[in-house]
Amino acid sequence: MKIAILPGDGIGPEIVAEAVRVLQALGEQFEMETAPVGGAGYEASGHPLPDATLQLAKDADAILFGAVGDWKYDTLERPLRPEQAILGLRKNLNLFANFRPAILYPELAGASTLKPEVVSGLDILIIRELTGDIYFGHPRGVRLAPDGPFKGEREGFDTMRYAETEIRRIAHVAFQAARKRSKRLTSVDKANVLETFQFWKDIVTEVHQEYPDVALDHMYVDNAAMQLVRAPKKFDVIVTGNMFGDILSDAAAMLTGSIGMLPSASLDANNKGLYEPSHGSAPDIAGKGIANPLATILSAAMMLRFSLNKPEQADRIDAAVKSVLARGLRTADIYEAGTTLVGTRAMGDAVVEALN
Ligand SMILES: NC(=O)C1=CN([C@@H]2O[C@H](COP(=O)(O)OP(=O)(O)OC[C@H]3O[C@@H](n4cnc5c(N)ncnc54)[C@H](O)[C@@H]3O)[C@@H](O)[C@H]2O)C=CC1
Ligand SMILES: CC(C)CC(=O)C(=O)O
Ligand SMILES: [Mg+2]
Repeated sequence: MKIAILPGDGIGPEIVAEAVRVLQALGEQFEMETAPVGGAGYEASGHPLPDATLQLAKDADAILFGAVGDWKYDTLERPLRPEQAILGLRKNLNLFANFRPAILYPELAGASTLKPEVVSGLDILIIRELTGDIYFGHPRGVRLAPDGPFKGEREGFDTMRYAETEIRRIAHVAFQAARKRSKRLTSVDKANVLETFQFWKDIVTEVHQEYPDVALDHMYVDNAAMQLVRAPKKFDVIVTGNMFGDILSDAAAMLTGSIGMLPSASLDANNKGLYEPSHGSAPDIAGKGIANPLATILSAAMMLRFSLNKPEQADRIDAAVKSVLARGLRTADIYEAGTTLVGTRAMGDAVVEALN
């Protein structure tokens, strides 16, 4: 089985190194090949998603991805910016279904900024559509406004759009995921304002007819953001568009104690996938050896479960992470008085040692 390892920028190489060590410690024969991506791809070959990196990703059975981006690239023209690499991988590989499970480990109840009783026992799943919406819509750009009160003035514009097929397929993924859990699905939209999301709501409602055993409700995204911090345990599975899912999943990350705890799986229709933490390249802490590698390690566990058909190995990693947290080891982002502060490498070491 071949795994493409794409560490990327910032903390990416630090956290991916730990996930790779955990994978290597499982005793399986994984073939791993590393390639530059993001700013590292740009430095290596003048493009954030070099052809060879894309080919490696296509050929591999699964992809382990760190993060891309650094402020120093923010003035490059958009096609050359590091973020285009992850957007390009998602689009090229048709990774339309993004699973972001937000689970609060009991030991981290005090690490969340929310009261323990609000978050204890939290186990929700955000399913984010990943290859459509305003992140990919055309036309886009900066132009002279063709009409309206600011006619002739420069304006920035993007296009929000969703094709019926895109909504149907993510809705099926979400109903099927909900069916395996508590059979409750919340579709998050902005149908009160946006045509795209009225259409989204209508199609999700139609698809629901095929899943009468799943209870569906609809919620506007502004309310959903509020409910996520007010009473997050009322949710079970949330399905939403690309941009709303991006924003809501960062908010949900804080329910788990830190964004450094939120893994993700991005899947195509055949469960080929890219696995990455939900956070970015964290340039503010890059190179300091203090980043939390657990979201990436847990993403590797998702890879074993979803793409590599090794659920027992995924369970070993999940159990090792739990035991390390139970031992009181904490990176800075989840540190509390009375626990033991460790760096990225020591956290990786501890997970490797805890594998059994
Ligand atoms: N999939 C990807 O590659 C993504 C890339 N980005 C890019 O990352 C760069 C930084 O973006 P930001 O908005 O700052 O978001 P970010 O997620 O990188 O960081 C936000 C905050 O969370 C902290 N943080 C993130 N991951 C952490 C970890 N594992 N352990 C401890 N603390 C952690 C950071 O130190 C920072 O204070 C930008 O260039 C952005 O475009 C952002 C999101 C996803
Ligand atoms: C480049 C961004 C769209 C990445 C991001 O924020 C995410 O996937 O969460
Ligand atoms: Mg994001």
